[in-house]
Amino acid sequence: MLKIPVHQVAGHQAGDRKLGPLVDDSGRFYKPLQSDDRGSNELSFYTSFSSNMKIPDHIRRFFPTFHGTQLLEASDGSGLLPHLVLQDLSMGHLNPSIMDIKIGSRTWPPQASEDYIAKCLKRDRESTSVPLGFRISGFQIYRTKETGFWKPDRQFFLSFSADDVRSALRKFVSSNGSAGSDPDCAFASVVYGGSTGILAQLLELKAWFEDQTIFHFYSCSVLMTFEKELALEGRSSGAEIKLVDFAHVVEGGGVIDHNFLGGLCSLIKFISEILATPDECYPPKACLQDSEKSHFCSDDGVNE
Ligand SMILES: Nc1ncnc2c1ncn2[C@@H]1O[C@H](COP(=O)(O)OP(=O)(O)OP(=O)(O)O)[C@@H](O)[C@H]1O
Ligand SMILES: O=P(O)(O)O[C@@H]1[C@H](O)[C@H](O)[C@@H](OP(=O)(O)O)[C@H](OP(=O)(O)O)[C@H]1O
Repeated sequence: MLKIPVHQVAGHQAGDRKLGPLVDDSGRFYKPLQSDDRGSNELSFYTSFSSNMKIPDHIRRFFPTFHGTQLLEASDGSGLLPHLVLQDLSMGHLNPSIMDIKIGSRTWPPQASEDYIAKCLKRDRESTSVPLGFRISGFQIYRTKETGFWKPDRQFFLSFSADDVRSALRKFVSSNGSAGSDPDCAFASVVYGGSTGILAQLLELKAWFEDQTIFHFYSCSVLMTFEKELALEGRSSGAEIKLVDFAHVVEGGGVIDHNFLGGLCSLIKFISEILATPDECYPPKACLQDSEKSHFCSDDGVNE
């Protein structure tokens, strides 16, 4: 039976006669082929990536497995539509904390139309994409069995500042990870740190991006996931990164993807700083003094 994914944190969502992805119980994620050339472009990417023998296995693991396409009843009730059949990345997770981070200061591919460039440029400038080289598109942070997830709606992320991004990356790995109090970064070392943690995985990805000239990944996201309850039990937190959304990937033409690489380096720097100074508060103590400086001073935008 096809269902709306409960752990989707960004992008087009199914429901209310809207077109969005569906999942089943067998661990597959069905993403409808989007209109214009976005759907066919993403399909071309998966087809080309899956058969490209030059992609090392340790890099391939950062991408969802691709199982072809399938005609399915679309979630918006418009009838049969081809869907990409992908590995469901939340399969096997009980209460995953997930963050979607769109990488690159520029989210439009070079051959995009003037209208599309204008739309993206506006969003890139108004968000942290231009100043930081990445933006947070969405997250869900697991709190407790009683209070469930903190999952702000899309609006919440639109006016994020650099300090909001710092704070969110800290909240993500904190035991008090929602609003009000200073994040304690209790899980920073087990989630971000260590030889298999998120920082190590980002560095592995970065090493590949310093060399690969096959693809340029515009508007693609890093999805960070971990299980807080496992971390609390002192077990491995299952921290992992995956790349999603390849609707705007183009051929690299023998040139490195400096747009993605720059964003990745910037994200790496933010996460390294949290590991180096887990006790700091962003913005420094402002969340207790000046509510206008931070979204995190109130529960604004919280979906409960
Ligand atoms: N293979 C997958 N397994 C599980 N969840 C996924 C998978 N791919 C994407 N998601 C979830 O869906 C969200 C949106 O994915 P994606 O960016 O591919 O969709 P989109 O509609 O193209 O987004 P956008 O509006 O940014 O173009 C992600 O943030 C993630 O929560
Ligand atoms: O990141 P945000 O701020 O949520 O903005 C969305 C993001 O730029 C998506 O990449 C884009 O879809 P495409 O990449 O498919 O263009 C979508 O456009 P849309 O809503 O017009 O589809 C935007 O709303």
